[in-house]
Amino acid sequence: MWRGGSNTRTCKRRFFSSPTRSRHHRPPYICRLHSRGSQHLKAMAEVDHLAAERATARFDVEEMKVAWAGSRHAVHVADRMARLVASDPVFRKDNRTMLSRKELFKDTLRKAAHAWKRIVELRLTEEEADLLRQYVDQPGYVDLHWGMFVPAIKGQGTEEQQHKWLPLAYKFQIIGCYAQTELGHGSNVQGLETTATFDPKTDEFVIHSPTLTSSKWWPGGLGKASTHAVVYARLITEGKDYGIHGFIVQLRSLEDHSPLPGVTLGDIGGKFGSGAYNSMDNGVLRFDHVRIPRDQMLMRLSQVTREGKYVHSNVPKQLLYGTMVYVRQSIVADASKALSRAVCIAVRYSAVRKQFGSQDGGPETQVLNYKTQQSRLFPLLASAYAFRFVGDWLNWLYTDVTQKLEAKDFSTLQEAHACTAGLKAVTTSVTADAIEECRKLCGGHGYLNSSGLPELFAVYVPACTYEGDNVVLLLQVARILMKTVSQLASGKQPVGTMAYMGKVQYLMQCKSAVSSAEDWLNPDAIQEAFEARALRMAVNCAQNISQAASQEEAAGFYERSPDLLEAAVAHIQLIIVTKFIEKVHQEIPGHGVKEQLQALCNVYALYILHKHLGDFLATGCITPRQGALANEQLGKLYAQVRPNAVALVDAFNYTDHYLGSVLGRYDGDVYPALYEEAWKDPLNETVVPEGYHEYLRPLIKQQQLKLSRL
Ligand SMILES: CCCCC/C=C\C/C=C\C/C=C\C/C=C\C/C=C\CC/C=C/C(=O)SCCNC(=O)CCNC(=O)[C@H](O)C(C)(C)COP(=O)(O)OP(=O)(O)OC[C@H]1O[C@@H](n2cnc3c(N)ncnc32)[C@H](O)[C@@H]1OP(=O)(O)O
Ligand SMILES: Cc1cc2nc3c(=O)[nH]c(=O)nc-3n(C[C@H](O)[C@H](O)[C@H](O)COP(=O)(O)OP(=O)(O)OC[C@H]3O[C@@H](n4cnc5c(N)ncnc54)[C@H](O)[C@@H]3O)c2cc1C
Repeated sequence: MWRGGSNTRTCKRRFFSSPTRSRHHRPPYICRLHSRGSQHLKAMAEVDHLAAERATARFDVEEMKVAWAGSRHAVHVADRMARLVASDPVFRKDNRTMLSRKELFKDTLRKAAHAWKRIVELRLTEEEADLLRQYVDQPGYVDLHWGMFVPAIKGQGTEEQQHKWLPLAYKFQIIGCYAQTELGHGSNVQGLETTATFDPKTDEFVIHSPTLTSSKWWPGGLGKASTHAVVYARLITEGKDYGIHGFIVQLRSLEDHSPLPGVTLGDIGGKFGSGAYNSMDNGVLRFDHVRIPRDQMLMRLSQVTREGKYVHSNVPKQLLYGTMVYVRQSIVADASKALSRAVCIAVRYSAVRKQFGSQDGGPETQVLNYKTQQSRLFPLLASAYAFRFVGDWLNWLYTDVTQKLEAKDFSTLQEAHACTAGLKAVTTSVTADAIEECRKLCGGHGYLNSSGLPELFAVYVPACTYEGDNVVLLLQVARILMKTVSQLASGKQPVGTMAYMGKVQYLMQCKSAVSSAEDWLNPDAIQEAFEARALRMAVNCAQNISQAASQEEAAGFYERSPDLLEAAVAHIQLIIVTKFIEKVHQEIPGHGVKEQLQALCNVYALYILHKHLGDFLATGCITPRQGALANEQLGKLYAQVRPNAVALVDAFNYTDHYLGSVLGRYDGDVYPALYEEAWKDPLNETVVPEGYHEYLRPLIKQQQLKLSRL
């Protein structure tokens, strides 16, 4: 981790960021003594405190890096970009939680500008530039510019519109954001109130915010940075409301950045946690009859003619939601990154941290050796790998659907919606909870900002809400499940990830054949149990909805929505398990790599089975004894993972800079780092705190005076 800067109180040394480099030729650990510290750190030889852990690994870590990253090329590029960022003082982030909101925002602007400068100077490819931005690791307007504004124009703009706007966006001549959510409506997109009324006299749309609740509210990058937005508004022409459509609207002057006439703009205020998502200028926006040319309506899906006629192309109207589908699939990949970071910190620290168990003055026990620590941590490690692989698969599915859409084949649109919505919901919910669990797994030190976990949590939790509230998205999955179940009777064969439902006759009555703990290592046994559980839960919901005889279907759905959520989760967990099993069935090079992934796959599946045992038992697809055998096998698997745990997180190949955690350091030398980090806090800038003379001294003196009078 580069600890540069002008802080003379900090140690005169460089922490090398790269795990691979750090193993060799690191300079001696010499720390200048803190002048005000009560205890002096001794110069000490640098050691890898985790070397013994790394020596017990039973697989080739370099090859596991390839399995994690997807290819040797991906490892290489990621490594180069991570080092580039870690070695650049502008990208320093260890002081981030101590900056005021204004300083943090300016720091974000500086980092974004510097990143762009480096991307241009080094002529980085798109792949390299994306990775560089990832390693800069600070949410900012560029995320929305590249992540939503550009994709919205690509997906919903005509070729002519793309030709006009994309080159401007690619060169940052304009900065864009995605302005959909309003103060009054986010989840219910059809409920948005902003209007875009066509005026045939001037060939313009008039964009207007008719109510307070129609104010755009939340769009990232809108508050302070963006010059343009893709604004979602109700299209009104010839007196008729045609519902929500996208429009490119200029918001700020390209000369002095001031809001254009009729546009009111600002930031919506501080958000959860210090640092974290406060680097982002989520904004508020109101329009007072702002006029834009007709050709700034995104017209790929539908058009308004010069005369004001509304023309809808012969495509599903849900294509309007395409940008959200795109971002949802990328959020699944992000979940594995955030989760693996938290797990990497918790595993390394758990291997360093010792508590209890010392006998005859011998060493205490590494907390990683406690079975409880393993049973909390290893399922999260397995989940990180599971999410990585399902994320890769989802990316493939998204690409495949996009190609089909280009060819006007809309048959897989529903599958893409169900998978992106459901996987986004499940992976972000699990990851948010897991980061908090990792904090607890690190004990008291996990609560320090320097552990990196509080900030990671604060920056990550909104992922459960943005790009679709997780409950709202799971209800979308449930709706598709109910539709699929209702079509089974007519003999329509479900396809894609719903194909298992076609085995309804078998899955509704099958009984698991597992009779020993080892039997649970058979992927077919796992697959069958997960399929039977998911299908039976869906069918139960469908029956309960239809049995609510007097009710309409929608009312039945509403009544049963808590159960429907659980059925949707079961279906999505089945997809994750299936994709992990498929991954492990592939050829995977490298000594012991496949075996480790097999073990992690089993940990993931059996952990879910154990955690949701009630579902499996209630639907009758396994017996209580089989449930107990699964738990027995899980314990054995944890023992198998234990000697490989540190190497399994090393395979994520994260630099110390990217991890941003004194507890997760590659060398495991956490105590001097914790100690050193404490002295950097602004409170330690003076020995006697500000406020002493105003508040502490008078208080103490007053009490002394009272005592002396006694
Ligand atoms: C400091 C340390 C740093 C650490 C960093 C650590 C890790 C990094 C990890 C994290 C990243 C952190 C920072 C990253 C920075 C940026 C993050 C990126 C993005 C954040 C920005 C967020 C943007 C937004 O939130 S944009 C707004 C998103 N809004 C929504 O998602 C709204 C949700 N609502 C809807 O989608 C819809 O309203 C609805 C719920 C789907 C309902 O739609 P409606 O039209 O009303 O339809 P229905 O009647 O329900 O359905 C009709 C019909 O349509 C089908 N349908 C619905 N949607 C779709 C679709 N998308 N595709 C296809 N079909 C669809 C539906 O099934 C139904 O079909 P049927 O008629 O056949 O039944
Ligand atoms: C950090 C952050 C960044 C964002 N960035 C952007 C951006 O760049 N651009 C943009 O346009 N938007 C952005 N958003 C907005 C975001 O997309 C919405 O907040 C999100 O879609 C949720 O909508 P909502 O706020 O209306 O929640 P609500 O729908 O009001 O949710 C409130 C509660 O109601 C429940 N609920 C709602 N509907 C139902 C239902 N039908 N059934 C059962 N329960 C229901 C939800 O589960 C939730 O518990 C961002 C939000 C955040 C937090």
